[in-house]
Amino acid sequence: MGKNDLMIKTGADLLIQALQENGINKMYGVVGIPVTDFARLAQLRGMKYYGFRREDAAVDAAAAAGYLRQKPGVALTVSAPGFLNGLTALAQATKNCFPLIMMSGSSERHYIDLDQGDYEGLDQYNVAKPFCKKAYRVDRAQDIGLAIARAVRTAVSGRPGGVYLDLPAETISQELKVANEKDTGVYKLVDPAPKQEPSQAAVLRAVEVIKQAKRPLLLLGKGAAYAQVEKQLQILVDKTDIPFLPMSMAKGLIPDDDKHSAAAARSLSLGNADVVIVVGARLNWMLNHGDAPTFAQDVKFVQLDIDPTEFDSNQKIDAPLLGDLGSVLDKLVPALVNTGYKADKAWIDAIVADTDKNDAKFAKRLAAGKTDPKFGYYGALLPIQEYFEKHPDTYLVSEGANTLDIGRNLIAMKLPRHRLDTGTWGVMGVGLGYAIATAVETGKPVVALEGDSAFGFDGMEMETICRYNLPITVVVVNNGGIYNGTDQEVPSQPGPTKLDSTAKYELLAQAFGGDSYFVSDYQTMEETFSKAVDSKRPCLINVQIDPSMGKESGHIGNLNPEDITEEV
Ligand SMILES: Cc1ncc(Cc2csc(CCOP(=O)(O)OP(=O)(O)O)c2C)c(N)n1
Ligand SMILES: [Mg+2]
Repeated sequence: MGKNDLMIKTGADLLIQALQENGINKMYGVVGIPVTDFARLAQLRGMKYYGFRREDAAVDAAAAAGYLRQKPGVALTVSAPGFLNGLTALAQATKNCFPLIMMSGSSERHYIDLDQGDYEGLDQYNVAKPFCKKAYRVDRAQDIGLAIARAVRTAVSGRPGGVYLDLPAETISQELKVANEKDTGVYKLVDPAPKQEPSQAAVLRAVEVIKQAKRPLLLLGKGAAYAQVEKQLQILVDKTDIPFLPMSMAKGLIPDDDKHSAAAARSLSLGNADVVIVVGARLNWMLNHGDAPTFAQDVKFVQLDIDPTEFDSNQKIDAPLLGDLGSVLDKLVPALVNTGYKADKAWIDAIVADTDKNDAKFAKRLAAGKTDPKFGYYGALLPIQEYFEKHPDTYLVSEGANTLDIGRNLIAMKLPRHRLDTGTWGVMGVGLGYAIATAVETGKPVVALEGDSAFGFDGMEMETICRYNLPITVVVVNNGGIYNGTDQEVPSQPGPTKLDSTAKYELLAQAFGGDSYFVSDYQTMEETFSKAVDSKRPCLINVQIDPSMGKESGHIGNLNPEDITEEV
């Protein structure tokens, strides 16, 4: 090409180039005007595009990919209705602190600002702002390189979260004359998520507080799982004997069968700890805002977080440690270990005793579950628990109420980031999107453990699972309803929580070329489950349990308002 010849690059070319330059080679989405050809071009340029049946599942998938890979997952939607369908998942990713970039086709401003009724016209850029970490709009193809750099850095730096990228059709098709590849404005980001070290004073202050502890407790959140700090945490508990309590997605950071686990002594450990070291967790509704009686009245908090505004969000923090969790633990662990500090033996013994007592109660329920004529959760989930004991490198995604809660307590995790669930908001409908991304990103077998209501939110993604032939075993625990199948408030109509207790969910797999299984007793579940997962085939096991099984709202029934249905 002569020195005066120029190359033509479209906005679509530049978008793909900028994503690939920054190590992003997958997209999850639902296409249509104006993004269909962009997705085709991305495939032609070597990107993998995964087409879903509904945008919220696609955006959930991208968010889960971001959580697992510490790089933003990328989702693609059409404008207006597609954008709005994805908005819940964008908000959910931001609440969960998962790094995500949601790109949506959009309109030119003059149509929107003069309200001229464009095809699927909506002011998406402004609608998105309250639901994401940052929203950006790209009106010129020449800005695409910078826009992607900004979106990636915003998604992964500091507290990770969701970023919205508004892409008018005109920007995607705009042609740019460039002299060479370097002239495109596309570049590879330098250090997208810079390390943030804690101050020495903060480390010393935290060590002093922990050294006074007679009954310390290490509370692990999904932020610690995302930060991939399992090595530092294992050293911490091994050297100090401080017991640990993982929130659900932090399970497996330290294996659940580690002798320092307080998971089976949750109430005792939380309620009696005199110093709680909070790592990548938030003292929000899931921890009763740090209040008594969940925590001791005079408890002291040491908190490790990358966001300074998280400190004192609910409780006074006696030793705030600001920084990325890896950098903070790299300083805190040796400083504490070098003091020779150890948790009190009496405290450890109390936790072990409470664990043994609770495990014995649980064992009785499990034993009964095998023979109970009313087939229930324990008989349904015990084979899953046994499978994960033998195959810890299997991933588990779970949603529902009782299905989620009983499964969390029953199924031990031994590896980090191997359990994804409904997260901070407890959102139903994330399961299949999360499972698809987990199977795509890891190549490992995934079990999606679903309540029957939860499955209904995105059950059509069973077709997506089968179309990509993913090693996902969907287990639908059918108790015939939201929480259970016995709701009959008024004789003339089904109660508000009732669903079909005899639904043949398994046929959804068969409908799309997957394998279908139906189970209604423990023995059959025992024989079926391992066969299904080991097949590495897309499949659905419909586990029909007794409709009486399940408590209203599972383990969080206390959040319901006082019973307002009593006759006045
Ligand atoms: C987007 C959204 N809409 C509604 C709800 C409210 C809810 C919380 S849990 C749940 C389903 C519980 O029934 P399931 O059959 O899945 O599980 P089980 O207890 O074992 O019977 C719903 C509808 C939430 N959290 N998110
Ligand atoms: Mg149910």
